[in-house]
Amino acid sequence: MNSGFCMVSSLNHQEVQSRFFDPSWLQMQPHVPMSFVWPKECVVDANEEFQAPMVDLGGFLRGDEEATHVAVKLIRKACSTHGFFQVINHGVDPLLIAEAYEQMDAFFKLPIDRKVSIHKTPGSVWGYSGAHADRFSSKLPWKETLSFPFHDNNTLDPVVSTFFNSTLGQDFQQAGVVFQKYCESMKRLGMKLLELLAISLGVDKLHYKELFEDGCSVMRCNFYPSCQEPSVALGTGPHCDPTSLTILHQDQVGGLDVFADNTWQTVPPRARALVVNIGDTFTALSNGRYKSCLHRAVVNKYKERRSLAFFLCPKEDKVVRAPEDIVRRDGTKQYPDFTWSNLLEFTQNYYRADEATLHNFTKWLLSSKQQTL
Ligand SMILES: C=C1C[C@]23C[C@H]1CC[C@H]2[C@]1(C)CCC[C@@](C)(C(=O)O)[C@H]1[C@@H]3C(=O)O
Ligand SMILES: O=C(O)CCC(=O)C(=O)O
Ligand SMILES: [Fe+2]
Repeated sequence: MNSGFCMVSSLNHQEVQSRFFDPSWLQMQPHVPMSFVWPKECVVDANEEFQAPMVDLGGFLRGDEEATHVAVKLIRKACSTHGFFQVINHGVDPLLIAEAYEQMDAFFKLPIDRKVSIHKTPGSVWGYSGAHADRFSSKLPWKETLSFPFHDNNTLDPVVSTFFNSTLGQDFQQAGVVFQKYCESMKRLGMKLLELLAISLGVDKLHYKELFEDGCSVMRCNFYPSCQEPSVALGTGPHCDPTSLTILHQDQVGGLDVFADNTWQTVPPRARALVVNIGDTFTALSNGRYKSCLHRAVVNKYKERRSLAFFLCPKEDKVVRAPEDIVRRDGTKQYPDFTWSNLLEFTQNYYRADEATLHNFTKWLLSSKQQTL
């Protein structure tokens, strides 16, 4: 993975303002620029609440068999129908979540030129991005993001702390400490969720462990400024996550919508709950049994909104392939073998993740393999 950061310190303040997403200036305009306008079918209002099943993880995390059975049943049903569920008693300290929000607020409140000084470089996932304006020219998302890598290694080199120290320096040392802990908790939880998913698919509970334990996951802080025309703009456009499992905490404003039963439905925020969804890579790992569901984030006229997304990813170069047991039971293998590094490259360099990423990635992969034969 590319790990460079773009240093734009040679630009003056005015140049930075005219080239990058600066909400404080954009919000004062009567209309959002055309580049932020989405097609009508993407912005239709959600008209009902999504009843995302609530899974209590307390018993399972304590090793209680009966509670595990209940959690497995709920997860199997949710993942076979739409791929979204919520978890409570997940073991992540609510104070840590609150601290993560405080630290992300401090970052997004920085002057634009300081944020831009750690802008993502082309092809890289890591760093700051304003509306992805450097990557795309239309259907821009009304958001700022800060993304950084997480992988478990020895505590002598905590990767998240190092990211904050090396990019933002002393002022963000505490942010590094907080997000290091936050990512460790998310990874721990993600690995336990993989056990439940494995059991629910009828394979050994540790089946997915090896693929993920050394993987490099993506942590992303999403900041959605208030928007004067929320009926035409979107914070994050309709997409399925290309990653494996997403563990999301949203603040109390609300704005996450899921497309289920052929209609957009809102996922009401619950401070104590984390929203979990299946991504395209896990769809492949379940031979298509578990759905990676279309979702989006809408914006709001009056309030800014924040969310914390942890995208669990497999080790880049290991083969992503559904367990043989499942393929045998299903009779066909639904997806070709690939690596997370292939899919990441596809979404960063060739294709903007949407509702058809997995389908188009599969076509791309097969045609590029054909060319090298
Ligand atoms: C590997 C990733 C690509 C995206 C960030 C992570 C997981 C989700 C992807 C994304 C959020 C899906 C919607 C479109 C996207 C461009 C975005 O709005 O940020 C996607 C991310 C990306 O390509 O940077
Ligand atoms: O902010 C949200 O609620 C959802 C964001 C999202 O779907 C993503 O970052 O992939
Ligand atoms: Fe998403």
